[in-house]
Amino acid sequence: MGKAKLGHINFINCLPLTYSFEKEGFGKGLNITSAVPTVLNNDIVNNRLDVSPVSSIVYARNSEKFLIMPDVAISADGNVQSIILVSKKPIEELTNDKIILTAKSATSHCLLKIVLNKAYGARPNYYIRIIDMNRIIPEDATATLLIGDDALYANHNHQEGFYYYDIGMEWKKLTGLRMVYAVWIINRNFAKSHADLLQLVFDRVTKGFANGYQKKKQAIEMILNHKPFSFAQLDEYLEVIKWGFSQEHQRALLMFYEMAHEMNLIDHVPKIELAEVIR
Ligand SMILES: C=C(O[C@@H]1C=C(C(=O)O)C=C[C@H]1O)C(=O)O
Repeated sequence: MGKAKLGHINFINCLPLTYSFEKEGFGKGLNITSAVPTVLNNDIVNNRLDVSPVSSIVYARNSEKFLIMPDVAISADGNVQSIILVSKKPIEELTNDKIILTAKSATSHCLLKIVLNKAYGARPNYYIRIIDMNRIIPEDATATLLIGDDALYANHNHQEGFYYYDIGMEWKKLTGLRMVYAVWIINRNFAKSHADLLQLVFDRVTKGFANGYQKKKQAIEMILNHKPFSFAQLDEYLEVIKWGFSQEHQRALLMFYEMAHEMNLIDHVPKIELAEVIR
């Protein structure tokens, strides 16, 4: 039997699954590629992966080609700590400013555009760049959007003179909803032809998150010496990030898609089509 080609986000937001893969054998029999979200987005759209977590907006842009894996997503209800706008000006004062977007993200680019437009009436000029963490906001820009571990670090290490905004909380203020940042998608052809491999991936990912969360302390200790965070910071972050995908999460995701569509960021609002697996 071949192996499923599975993507894995190498951010702390997936630490419980990383721990299960690396320390507890949950990756056995799988061909795993660990990378930042935009690399995985690109890999699965170009058929280099069978199943992968992707920026949630990527499903909307390619829904004819993919199904969503049930029961798993990356979300937070309000503050997320790792989707952060760092700005030289208060958010209310942003107008046609130049804003830099991290090249690691796709969903939060859209999320920021929605929030700045709908809540603040701002229409900035956006530029995607690789961010130098020693100089988060370039000279010629007003603000920078960070995600993942970079954002978490910036959130815990404020620099004087800059303003910090948690865009998960800005979304919550705008809509009253949680925000689904990533979903696991499956190539439809793969789902059709390899139901057994898909079932294995589903079991490993869902049980891997549950196992790693149960062993949160060991999971944090595995990375503590290699990351610029305290145990307490990581412990708190792993309570903020959620990995479920209930009906309520799906409704929140659809609201995000509707707003993204209104702003011409996607060309249609997709149905949320879940893959069939034994749960
Ligand atoms: C909350 C996060 O979730 C994510 C945000 C993504 C995006 O903005 O495209 C993609 C995958 C997730 O890693 C984060 O990375 O901080």
